Amino acid sequence: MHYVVAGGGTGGHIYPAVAIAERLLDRGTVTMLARSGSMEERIFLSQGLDVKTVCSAPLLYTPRSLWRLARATRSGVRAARRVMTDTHVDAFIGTGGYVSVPGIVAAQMSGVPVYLLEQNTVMGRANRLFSHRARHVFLGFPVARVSGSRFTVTGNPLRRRVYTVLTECRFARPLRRGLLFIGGSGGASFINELFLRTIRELDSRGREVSVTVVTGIDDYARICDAVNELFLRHVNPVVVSYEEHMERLYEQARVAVTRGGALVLTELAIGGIYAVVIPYPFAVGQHQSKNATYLESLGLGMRIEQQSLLFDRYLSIVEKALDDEAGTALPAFSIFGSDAGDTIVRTIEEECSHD
Ligand SMILES: CC(=O)N[C@H]1[C@@H](OP(=O)(O)OP(=O)(O)OC[C@H]2O[C@@H](n3ccc(=O)[nH]c3=O)[C@H](O)[C@@H]2O)O[C@H](CO)[C@@H](O)[C@@H]1O
Repeated sequence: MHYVVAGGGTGGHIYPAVAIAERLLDRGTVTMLARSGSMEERIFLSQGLDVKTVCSAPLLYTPRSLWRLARATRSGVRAARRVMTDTHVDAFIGTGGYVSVPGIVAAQMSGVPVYLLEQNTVMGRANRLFSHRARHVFLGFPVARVSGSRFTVTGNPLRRRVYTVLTECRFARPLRRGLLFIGGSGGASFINELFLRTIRELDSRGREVSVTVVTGIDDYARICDAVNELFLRHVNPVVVSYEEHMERLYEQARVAVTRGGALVLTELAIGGIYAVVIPYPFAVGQHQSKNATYLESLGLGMRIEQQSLLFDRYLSIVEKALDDEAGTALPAFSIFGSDAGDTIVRTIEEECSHD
C-alpha cells in the first residue's frame, strides 16, 4: 500500500501527520507533502520521512493574496498530482492547515480516497471546505458535525514515543512532581510571563518545586535573562526554547499551565497531567476555549479565560493540583483512553482493502 500524507503550519497539524505516518509505515510506503523551507518539512525530514514539496498559500481576503493563493494552489496541485500519478496511491490523509489543500484537490482529481483529521472542537477552514468530499473524517474532540461525510470521534493521534511514555507515566503520578508551562508549538508570551510571576510567588511561599517553561524560539532569550535576574531559593526553574522530545518534560510533570491547543491538551489528558488551561483569546471560532471546556467537563483540567484571570485564584488552583497525590482518574472509555493513531490507520487500511 502507498499513502500520501499532508498537514502543516503549526505543531498541532504537523505532529498528527507524523503520528499517522509512523503507523502507516508498518503497512506500506508513505510520502509526505510539505512546503519548501517550512516547519513541517524540517520536522518530517528530522523523522526520516520521505518528503515531496508543494506550493500552497493561506486564504486571506485581499486581492493580492487571492491571486497568490490561486497561483500557489495551481502549482501545488500539479506537484501533488505528479506524486499521485508516478506511483499508485491507495489513500490521501490530510491533517489540516492550508498545506493539505493541494493534496486534497490532487487526490480527488486522481480518484484517490481522501481521509481528513480534525484536531479541534471547531472545524478548521481547510477541513470545512473539503470534509463533505472526504471518505471519512476523524475527529480529535467531539465537534459540531458537518453533514455529508462519515465522521468518527477517535481522539488525536500522538507520536508513538510520546504516546508510550504518556501512557506509562499516567500510573506514576506520585513520582511526578513538576510544573510545566507550555504555550504551544510557537510558545505564548502570556504563558511565559505567567511562568515568571508564578516562580517568584511560589519561591516566596517556600515551595520546593521544579518548574519548566517551553518558551518558543522567539521569547527564549528574554525569558532566560529574566530568570537569571531572579534570586530563587526554593524553586528550580528550567527554560527550554523548543523541545524535540516532549515526552521527557511530560514524564516529570504533575501539572501543566497551557494554552488550549488540541494536541497539548490531548497529550496532557493521556498522561494524567492536570491542565490549567488559559485559552488563546483570539483563536478562530474560540476553538481553544471550547477544547478546554471539553477537557474540563471530563475533570481533567480547569479553564481560566485570560481576560478574567485573577492571579491569586489561578495560583491556588495550581498549588492544589500540585498537592494532589491521587490526581484525576482517566475516564477509561473516553477518547483519551485508547491509541487514536492505531484506530485511524486500521480504519483506513480496512476501507482501502475493499477498493
Ligand atoms: C494559536 C493557535 O491557533 N494555535 C493552534 C495550533 O496550536 P499549536 O500547534 O501551537 O498547539 P498544539 O497544542 O495543538 O500542538 C503543539 C504540538 O507541538 C508539540 N511541541 C510543542 C512545543 C515543543 O517545544 N515541542 C513540541 O514537540 C506538542 O507536544 C504538540 O504535539 O494548532 C492546534 C491544532 O489545530 C490548535 O488547537 C491551536 O489552537
